[in-house]
Amino acid sequence: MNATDVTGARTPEAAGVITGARERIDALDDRIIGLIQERAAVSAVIQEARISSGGRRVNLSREMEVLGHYREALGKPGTALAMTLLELCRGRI
Ligand SMILES: O=C(O)C(=O)C[C@]1(C(=O)O)C=C[C@@H](O)C=C1
Repeated sequence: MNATDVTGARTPEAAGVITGARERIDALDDRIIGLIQERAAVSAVIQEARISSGGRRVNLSREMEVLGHYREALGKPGTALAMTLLELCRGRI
């Protein structure tokens, strides 16, 4: 299989552009995953502090703020993204 086949491009020039851009996307995805892991660790600190003080793991009013933040920045799909992030950070409710 040549570069044109794996990228879906029809010319070597387009295949070169796509291959380079995919490397940048892979690097960005690694950074995004790292940031999500960092967010989950910070979120765990908050949840542990609240639970050990006698509170509940989940704080729905704060979750509404987080959902609104993502929706304002990214539109409706931002809400879905934020819901997934919250699930990654505090588990399923
Ligand atoms: O901000 C909080 O109070 C958190 O516990 C963090 C967080 C979050 O990951 O954003 C997680 C669980 C809560 O339900 C709300 C928000």
